[in-house]
Parts: sequence; C-alpha cells; structure tokens
Amino acid sequence: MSLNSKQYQHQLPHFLSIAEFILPWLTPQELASISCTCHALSHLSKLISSVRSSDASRSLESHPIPYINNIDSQPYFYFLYTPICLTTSPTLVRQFWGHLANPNPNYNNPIPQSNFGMVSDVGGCDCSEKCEGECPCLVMRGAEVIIECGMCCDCELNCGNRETQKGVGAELKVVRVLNKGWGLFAAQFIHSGQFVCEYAGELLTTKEARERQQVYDGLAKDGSFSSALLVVREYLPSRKACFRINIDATRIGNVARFINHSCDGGNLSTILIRSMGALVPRVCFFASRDIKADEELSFSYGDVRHRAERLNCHCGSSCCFGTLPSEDT
Ligand SMILES: C[S@@+](CC[C@H](N)C(=O)[O-])C[C@H]1O[C@@H](n2cnc3c(N)ncnc32)[C@H](O)[C@@H]1O
Repeated sequence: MSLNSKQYQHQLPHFLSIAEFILPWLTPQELASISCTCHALSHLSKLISSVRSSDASRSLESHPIPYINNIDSQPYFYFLYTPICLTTSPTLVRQFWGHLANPNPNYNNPIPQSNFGMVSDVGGCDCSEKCEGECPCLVMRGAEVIIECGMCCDCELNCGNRETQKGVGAELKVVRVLNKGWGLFAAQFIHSGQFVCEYAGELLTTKEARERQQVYDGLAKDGSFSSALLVVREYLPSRKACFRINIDATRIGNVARFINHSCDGGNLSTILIRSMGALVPRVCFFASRDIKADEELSFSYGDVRHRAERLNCHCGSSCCFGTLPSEDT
C-alpha cells in the first residue's frame, strides 16, 4: 500500500496521529528507513529529528541541552538518557524522544533519586527541610570526602547539602568538534568551583567492565565507534587503590558522556561524592577554574597509556601527549 495514493488520502490524518506516537520510539536508523516510505512520514521523521537535536536530555534536565553541528550532517547522537546511575537494566532498550506536541514536559520536575548501593537506614539527619549548623551530614563534610544528605535523611531536595542531586548544574550544549566527534561545551559562564554534572550511566562490576571494554575495543577498530566507559579508583592514604567504580555511559548515560579528554587536565575536576547511607560514591564534575560561555569542557582521562593500539589525541593543549590515555581495565 502506498499512502501517497489517492485511495488512502482520507485516512492520512488518522494515520499520522498514530505515527506521531510511534516514531519517537524509533532509533535514527529505523526513522531513516520509515521516512523512505512516503512524503508524510519523511516530513514527520525530519520534525522528530529536529526536536531530538534541540535537547540531548529529552527534557530530563532543568534546561534543554542542544546539539550543534557545523561540521557534518549528523543532527544528534542517539543514546538512552538517564540523569542518575543505574544498575544494568536490560529492560531499558528504547526511550520516547522527539514528540512534537510535548517538547518539555519534565523541566523543573525533580530528578529521580538513585537508591543504588544503599546500606540499610543508617546515618542521615532528621533536619526538617534545610540542613544548618549542627546537622550531622554537614559536620561530616571534610575537604577530602564530600558527604551530601541522602535517601535516609529527612531533609528535602532543596537542602543546600544536596548540590549535586538536582541534575546538570549549568547551561550546556553538545557541539560537533573536528577530529573528536561530539564534545560538551559551556552555554553560559561557569564559576570556578561550580557543580557542572554527574557522570551517569550503568554501574558495572569490574568483570562486566572488562568484558564490555573488549567488545568496545573491537568495535572501535574501524574508527567510527567511541565508548564512554569511565573507571575511577578511590585510594587509601597509602596510595593503594581500595575502591573501583565502573560507569558505562556508552548506551545509557547523561551528557557527561560527551566530555572529551585534555592532556593538560582540562577545566573540570572529578570529585567523588558520598550521599548519607550510600555505599557507592557518585562521580561528579566541578569547574576547576572560571569557564567562559562557548568553551569546551574537558578533563584528563588519566596518565596511563598501556595499550598498543591508541587513539590520536586532538586536545590541542601545549602539553598534548599525542595519544589518548588507555589502560587495560
Ligand atoms: C567519552 S567519549 C567522549 C565523547 C565523544 N567525543 C563522542 O563523540 O561520543 C570518549 C571518546 O571521545 C573521543 N575523544 C575524547 N577526547 C579526545 C581527544 N582529546 N582527542 C580525540 N578524540 C577524543 C575518543 O574517541 C574517545 O574514545
């Protein structure tokens, strides 16, 4: 059946209203193939692509995070969005993204709170709304370990000791960069010390991380695939690593997955934040200096360059090593 034929024209509005609800569930490849079937679906697919490119966060953050591409024709990068870390979730295989009539339904909605790695109802404060003075969570905050109020505290999300739990902390944009794929940029001035974003994705065991890294290394050989598997180690005062956090934002993650490497350390510091009662710390990025609007955000992926097959680095810093850090995870 061709929907372009006159016989079916009277059914077109009904058909399109159904398509409007189905197409936002499709991947870019599926959208591209469906758009070849008739003019109406081609037009609808283009509109969906343009809504998608207007906000990488699918309205799950407090501000839209647009894609900007002046380099090639890719309008957006397709991945599933989560503002918080998840344990591996095989059920999350699709996400509704790009509906025309409902562009920003979630702005200003509270970010869901992760309960991953919660130990039983220990610790926590019983401050009524905001924490002040003698609040035990504030008292425990030190320079080395940052502790925020958590799920076992009675205070609410507007408590000042939950700075990193309200989603992305600055206006950002995802920009196509020559030789680096996509990169995350400031869309406003960001003060030194300001919280920028958490690195959200799938929390993996070390065994899972190693297995995935092998798969990703195979896929990356032709140069068209880039993974976003971050390994962060927490060290004892003796400098022995005592805790390892593996977060994979390759398929499911937030906008932090677009942050590129810089050999000079970049403009972001990586800080582990513990929430009261949580076993696993969260990996958060803060501005390590004032960042101007339109500046690319970056951090150092590490100093280790173990693997023989290394990707070229295009960070542009004066101390660029020439290749990206790579370790045998
Ligand atoms: C976490 S992703 C960052 C986002 C990525 N640029 C993208 O388009 O999805 C890491 C990948 O980005 C690319 N990348 C990051 N920093 C780079 C740099 N300084 N030079 C070249 N490529 C870089 C590499 O392909 C790397 O494997």
